[in-house]
Amino acid sequence: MTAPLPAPASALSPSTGAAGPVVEVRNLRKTYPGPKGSTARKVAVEDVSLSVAPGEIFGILGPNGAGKTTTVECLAGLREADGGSVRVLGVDPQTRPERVRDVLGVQLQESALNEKITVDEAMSLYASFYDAPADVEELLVMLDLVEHRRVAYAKLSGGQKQRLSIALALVGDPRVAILDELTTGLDPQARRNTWDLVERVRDRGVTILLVTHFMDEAERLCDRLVVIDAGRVVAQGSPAELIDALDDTRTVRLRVPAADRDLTWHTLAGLVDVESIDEVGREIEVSGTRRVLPAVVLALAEHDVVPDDVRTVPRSLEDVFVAVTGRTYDPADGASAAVGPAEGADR
Ligand SMILES: Nc1ncnc2c1ncn2[C@@H]1O[C@H](COP(=O)(O)OP(=O)(O)OP(=O)(O)O)[C@@H](O)[C@H]1O
Repeated sequence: MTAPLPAPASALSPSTGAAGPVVEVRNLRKTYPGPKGSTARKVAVEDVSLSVAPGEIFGILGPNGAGKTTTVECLAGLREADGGSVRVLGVDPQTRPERVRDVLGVQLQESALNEKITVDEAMSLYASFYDAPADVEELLVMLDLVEHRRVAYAKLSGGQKQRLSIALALVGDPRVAILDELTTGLDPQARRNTWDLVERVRDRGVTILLVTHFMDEAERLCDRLVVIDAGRVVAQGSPAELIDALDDTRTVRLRVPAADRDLTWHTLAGLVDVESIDEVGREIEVSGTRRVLPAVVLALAEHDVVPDDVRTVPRSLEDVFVAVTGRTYDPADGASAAVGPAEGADR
């Protein structure tokens, strides 16, 4: 997949800049009817605000059921909000959905494609919805779909289906693209290829809203993001800003010869810089102050313990989620497990 993406005629270039945000959501609220027989409505989005600048890859991150898809469906004019405001390039998708459709490409989670439709047919059909579609041939080349152009949708692999869904989102030559749960179900190599593709789309000037429940994906791709939990924004910023704002706890993992394990455990448990010690498989995980790494290494050296391996555990967006919600991050479950009190340093 090395061919360039056809330059969108209307692309916003990050370098030229545009007045104001490309996407702006303020205090969005959206409810659905509750279960049958109940008058209470299900609150899918309680209060979401976000602002996306031209040329960004902007992430909407959170566990399943957090309200991510509902948020982008309101943005695309597919759902009517109960409250708040939404603008795409200054246009309200609730009142002018047709104008938003001209500038917004949407790849949503579930494809509505007929199983028998071929890649070529799907591309021609979607291109026919637009007055000035992108160059279909170039899109097929870029998305590595030329060889599969006569293959029916049902016969495509998971990765090929995802690439087709991206191609369909881009066929209207959009200025903004919404990509929802793009890499779910893909193998690691296909995920990495898809990430490269997303960056290449952005490099051509398309602003991207990336909806994902994968922390690593958001960390790798997003310039900025919001973390949504139970219909509310619980954190926002660049991945680096969010991670840097975490407290000063540091974690190291080490492996020592079996004969030194007990001595290691007791030595480390007595250090002032150590707050907790755990066994993680064959490794010992030690958390503590910013000085925990040198403190551990020095203490072991004093006792002539030579570790087989010592490494710091990098902090991640997962730690951000735990810090802001008090729960562990389980992407499959919005009601993730509560985090217990900090472990003591004793076994
Ligand atoms: N059409 C609907 N009718 C009733 N409830 C809905 C509907 N669509 C979504 N919901 C509920 O609203 C909440 C938010 O759903 P939404 O799909 O927006 O979350 P999400 O973060 O995108 O999760 P997922 O990744 O699982 O799609 C969930 O509890 C979901 O069950």
